[in-house]
Amino acid sequence: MALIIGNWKMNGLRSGLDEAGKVAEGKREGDRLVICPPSTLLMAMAEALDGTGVEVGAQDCHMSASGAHTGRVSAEMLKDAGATYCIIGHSECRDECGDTDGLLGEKLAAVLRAGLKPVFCVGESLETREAGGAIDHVKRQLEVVEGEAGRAIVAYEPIWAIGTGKTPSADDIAAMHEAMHAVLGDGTELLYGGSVKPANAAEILSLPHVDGALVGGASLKAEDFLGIAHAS
Ligand SMILES: O=C(CO)COP(=O)(O)O
Repeated sequence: MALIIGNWKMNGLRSGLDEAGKVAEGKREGDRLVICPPSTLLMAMAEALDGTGVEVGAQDCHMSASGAHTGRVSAEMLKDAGATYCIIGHSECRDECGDTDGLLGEKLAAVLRAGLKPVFCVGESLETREAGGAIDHVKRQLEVVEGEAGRAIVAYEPIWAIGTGKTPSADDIAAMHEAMHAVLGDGTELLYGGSVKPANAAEILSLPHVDGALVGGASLKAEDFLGIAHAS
């Protein structure tokens, strides 16, 4: 069964917990669903979803377990709050938080140390795609995660497809996932992310080596999120 992870990004107040409850109500036997809310909602959501089979994840973490890092949250704290997954290397974090490959290696180690499942994001810009360098770019980003391939989930999210309504062609997604699978092997689940919605989910999720989806905007409404899950 496909793994469908919702990344709420910086969206969601306490009232959003109702939406998570609707996801739990609509979950079918065997569905593998994870919601990554903002960290303010993590503990309440983990408690609300306890026993439903819908899991909760975080969107980023600090590499240290604790210490003088004002405003930051450690992987251990996220685990303690009820998270079982943690996204790292999202293009918005690479861009806004200055995540370098070196830093991401430390974050990956932190996530594993805390006993969370890392969802490691990679993806090229439009410029790189148009210059024909997408696969080489992603392969270089994968160097950070290669050593832990069996313990990580990897999400291919082309930057130009995030929140734009645009997606690569099915052939381009399949070619990228084939290349990632060749690097990482059978033990790593590979997700596609970038403008996934109920209408395109069946096609994307049927592609070889696409084991699930990382969903942004369409994860905010339970109906859409479940529509994606049930398209697989
Ligand atoms: O960035 C994403 C998920 O991490 C994708 O976002 P959208 O589904 O809104 O394009």
